[in-house]
Amino acid sequence: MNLLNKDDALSLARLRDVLIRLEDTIIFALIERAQFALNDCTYQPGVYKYDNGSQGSFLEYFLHEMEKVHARVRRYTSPDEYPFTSPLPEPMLPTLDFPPTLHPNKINVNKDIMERYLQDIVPKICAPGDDLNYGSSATRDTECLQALSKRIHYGKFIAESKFMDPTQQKTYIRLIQNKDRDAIMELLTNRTVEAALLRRLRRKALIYGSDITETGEIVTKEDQETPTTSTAANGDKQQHQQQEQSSRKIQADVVVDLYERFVIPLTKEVEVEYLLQRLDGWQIPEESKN
Ligand SMILES: C=C(O[C@@H]1C=C(C(=O)O)C=C[C@H]1O)C(=O)O
Repeated sequence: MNLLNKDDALSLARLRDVLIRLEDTIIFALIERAQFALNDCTYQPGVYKYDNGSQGSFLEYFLHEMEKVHARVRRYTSPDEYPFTSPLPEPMLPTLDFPPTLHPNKINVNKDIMERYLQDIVPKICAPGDDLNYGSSATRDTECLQALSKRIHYGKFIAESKFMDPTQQKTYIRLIQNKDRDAIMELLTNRTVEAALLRRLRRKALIYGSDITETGEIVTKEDQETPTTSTAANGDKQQHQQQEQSSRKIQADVVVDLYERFVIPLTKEVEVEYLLQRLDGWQIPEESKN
């Protein structure tokens, strides 16, 4: 979504379309990272001495050096971009005049994103071990982290859109004034959207995670190597299914689980945090007063 485009910037349908497109970005970023081994040493602090004096891990060093350059070209002045590291230099380009879509806030959950990514995601998508591809792992890690961060922080735009819905605003204002987190969470939750997302995500992960022949069939490496006998014993069939699963570039279950247990809950946490500070410094219009 072009955040400089003032028209219809907060339509919930348009925002949801952005989240759907980010599903593709995230799945392909995970597939790219899954090409390389876990390379756990890139996540351990103090393994290398860095020219910037950093005491962190190889990934933290790489991420900080990259974010410094991106900050210089004003990446983090955009309301949908959030850095993982600090301090960062001021932009060398003049800042763009983004429409004031969001209420001023300092919400940044990238620390949680990094923690969950390293603990729950990388070990599930990468083969264990060390293949020395540390630079490749780190570049793919940054792409995964940036895509996850953009998706999860989009919760601010979603929350603003829901807050600006005239049929909901009075209720949100009352719940925010009561600091009723649970009720705010319940009001912003849309289980139908979540269920549809997880179904779509599984299909995407199954398709994106497979190979496509020149005639367009969706196959996995095992299909091309496994005998086509239709009377394969049950044991062979189960083994084939296990091999088929293992030959995919990424396991659909892992992607769905990642969204169900991490991406969606953290997006909603961002929505709740954003709404809880939404009234700060804001004059409640007469028509919205309870
Ligand atoms: C993003 C939204 O808010 C909530 C979070 C969702 C998600 O993270 O995918 C989906 C539906 C809602 O429960 C939305 O309403 O679209």
